[in-house]
Amino acid sequence: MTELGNIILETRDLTKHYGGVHALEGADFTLRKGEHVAIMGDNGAGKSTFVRQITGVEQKTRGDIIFDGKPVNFTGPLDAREAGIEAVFQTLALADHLDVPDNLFLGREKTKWNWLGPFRRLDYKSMREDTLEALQKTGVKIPNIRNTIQNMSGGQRQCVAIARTATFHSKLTIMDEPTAALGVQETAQVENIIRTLKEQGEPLILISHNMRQVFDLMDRVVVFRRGRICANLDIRNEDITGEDVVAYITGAKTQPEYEDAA
Ligand SMILES: Nc1ncnc2c1ncn2[C@@H]1O[C@H](COP(=O)(O)OP(=O)(O)OP(=O)(O)O)[C@@H](O)[C@H]1O
Repeated sequence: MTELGNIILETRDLTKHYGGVHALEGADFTLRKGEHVAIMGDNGAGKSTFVRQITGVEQKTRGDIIFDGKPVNFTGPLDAREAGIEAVFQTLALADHLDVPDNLFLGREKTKWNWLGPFRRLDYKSMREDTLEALQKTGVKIPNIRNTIQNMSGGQRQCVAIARTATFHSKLTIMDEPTAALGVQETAQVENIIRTLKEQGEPLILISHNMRQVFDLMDRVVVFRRGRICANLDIRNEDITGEDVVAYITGAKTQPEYEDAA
């Protein structure tokens, strides 16, 4: 039995309709503190819709979201970030016209006392140093961090967003296919960041199509099919294989408790 205090995120009957499209229907989901959970499912299964509701990118049609013990109704992604949810999305919330340090510290700028007056001023030097250190963790090479984000590749942008996640300790990190646009080396580095988050006890939701990655890194898989959750699998249990997960994704199998989803 899970203690309530142990739960960082819970959704009850979370539902999103776009007109007649039932993209997400009745999702009951629980994430414990420190737990790393993968969300898997075919294209169009409702995975991104689910995380868009949790991160305030969109407003739910129905249902409840309880984050860190309190019901929440985020009005936008910044609202969710302020509450402690850091998200890395396919379509990234980076500011194109700003350089890397400005993006990393957007909304959390470092300041220092101005010797010449009673005001604090932005501490660019310290932000640049922290940015270089954070990027080093992702392994991505960005020739000049003072360049604006708009001229960077998809992979470089992704790494900036991940570096932001690794820099600021959040209560919950959500990554939507974080390595889809990355090369082999950068993928390995991002996976190391995910391992570090695990060691630090920071909970994570990862949307991924990569079975190897999920089995290497995650504790549990929640499978979505046609907008509904159809399986909740403890993959630390050695009886569950990649073939089982595929069977739930394709609809060849459904867990008895989710039979309504079939
Ligand atoms: N803004 C929208 N308006 C109308 N329909 C939408 C909208 N966003 C998503 N959908 C539909 O909702 C369903 C779920 O989409 P969603 O993007 O959540 O799937 P997904 O599981 O994340 O897929 P993928 O793996 O391809 O990213 C799909 O049928 C999609 O076409």
